Amino acid sequence: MVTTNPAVTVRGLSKGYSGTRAVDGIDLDIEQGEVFALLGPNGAGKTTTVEILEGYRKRDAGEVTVLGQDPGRPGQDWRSRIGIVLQNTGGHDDLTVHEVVHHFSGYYPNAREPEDVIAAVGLDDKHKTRVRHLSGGQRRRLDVALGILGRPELLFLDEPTTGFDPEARREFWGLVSSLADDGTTILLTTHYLDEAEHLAGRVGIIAGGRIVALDTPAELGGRADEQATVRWMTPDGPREEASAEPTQLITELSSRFGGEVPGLTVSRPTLEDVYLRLIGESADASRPSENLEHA
Ligand SMILES: Nc1ncnc2c1ncn2[C@@H]1O[C@H](COP(=O)(O)OP(=O)(O)OP(=O)(O)O)[C@@H](O)[C@H]1O
Repeated sequence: MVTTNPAVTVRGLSKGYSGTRAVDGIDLDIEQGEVFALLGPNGAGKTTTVEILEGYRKRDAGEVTVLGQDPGRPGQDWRSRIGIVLQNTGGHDDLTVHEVVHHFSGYYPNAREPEDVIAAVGLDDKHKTRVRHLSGGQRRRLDVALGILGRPELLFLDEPTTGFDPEARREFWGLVSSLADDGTTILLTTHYLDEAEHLAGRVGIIAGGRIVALDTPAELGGRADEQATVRWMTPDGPREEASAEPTQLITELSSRFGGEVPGLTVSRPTLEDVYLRLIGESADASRPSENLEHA
């Protein structure tokens, strides 16, 4: 059997800022070639965690390896093996898209063809446009272009599609999927649950600096076992019923209606429903109980 080392291993990672425990004992493995999404509310500790993995922040405690090395003390070629798309990047305002991408390609030993990268992020018709004249979404695409230019083995995408229109998001998802198909490991943070569901093989939910759930999008928080809600119309108005066996219920309804069931829909909890429940439970658990408060 061929075994490969995980692209990322994290054990007992902690980081505090004066008075704030931003990351509080995180354990995590990300396998090579995996697309992993880190989700969580504002201030949960995602960026702190990711920036420690990227080697941009020091940790207080814990063990971390990224592509086999400690990002706090990386070897010479380590940085060229990772690609980073940060939340907010700026600069290069007076350069054209063509100039920026060609310039940065010179930094990498085995860079992708700049023209291919510009095309891949959908900026083909913006070659001669100065960065200052790009829209917000187009700037984000340029950030992504710079992130993948060096053929990274591991790509960090921090809220990559903020500001994208729906069509651009779909195109971007296609680009991420093709990078993943080529074997690139991807760590994604996002507030878009549909994005995580579409792209990620596994998602980790972080709240209050801890991982509160970690699974495939389909299985997260017991989602696969939750009941379906069947809704239909009757002459007296809409009806709904939760069922673990919706097919059975629909068959019964169909024979009751003698064929087509009016207004029939079947839905299961969305990833967003499950996410909100898990975040709510985590907030409840960290609140001091009434009894303790009055003890
Ligand atoms: N440089 C800093 N100095 C002090 N506190 C910080 C610093 N960076 C982050 N924090 C605090 O650490 C906690 C975690 O922040 P972090 O940026 O990691 O969250 P996040 O999950 O990335 O949030 P968002 O979704 O808003 O980007 C927050 O309470 C934040 O205020």
